[in-house]
Amino acid sequence: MMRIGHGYDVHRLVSGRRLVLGGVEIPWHFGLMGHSDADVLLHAICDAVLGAVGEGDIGRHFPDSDPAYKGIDSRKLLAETLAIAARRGFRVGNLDATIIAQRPKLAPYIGAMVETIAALCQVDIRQVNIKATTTEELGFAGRGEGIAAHAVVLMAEVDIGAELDV
Ligand SMILES: Nc1ccn([C@@H]2O[C@H](COP(=O)(O)O)[C@@H](O)[C@H]2O)c(=O)n1
Ligand SMILES: C[C@@]1(CO)OP(=O)(O)OP(=O)(O)OC[C@H]1O
Repeated sequence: MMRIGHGYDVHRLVSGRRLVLGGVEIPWHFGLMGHSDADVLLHAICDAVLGAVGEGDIGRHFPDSDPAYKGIDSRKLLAETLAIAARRGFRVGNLDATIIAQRPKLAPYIGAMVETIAALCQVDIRQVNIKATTTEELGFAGRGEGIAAHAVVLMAEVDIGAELDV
């Protein structure tokens, strides 16, 4: 069986914070505000995975009231999210995501994001697609007030027989 999930997240851009997207640190004079490292792309992917397997959302599993998650590397949140999906018998089939950011230019970092996410998901890089778009200076993203991300993931049910090659 295959199950689809969608995730969306937004974080505010501020000075004095790192900009981390898809597990990749990007040199920029603003960063994203959040309880964690505020990796808006990985958060959208977590929500897509959780949605696909009927496990609610990121805030339910990793509440921002819990000091355990203060400053946490969101790669750890995605790894734990994928473990939740695996316990339900699902793994990533493919995923597609869009980062909505007026600036900085993200194209030079997309390859590293794909590699990071594919490694976490234990899939080939061809199963992960990451895109970036501006909003032509319209809205909060266009004004540089924040960055948003959408993710869609198809989760595939693990065939235990096939995994064990029986
Ligand atoms: N922060 C961004 C936004 C966009 N890109 C790349 O530029 C292309 C054109 O963007 P439009 O918003 O004008 O459609 C887009 O397809 C991305 O390849 C980027 O690198 N960083
Ligand atoms: C990721 C968590 C972790 O506490 O905190 P934030 O970095 O604030 O990110 P958000 O996208 O608001 O999701 C809530 C939390 O799960």
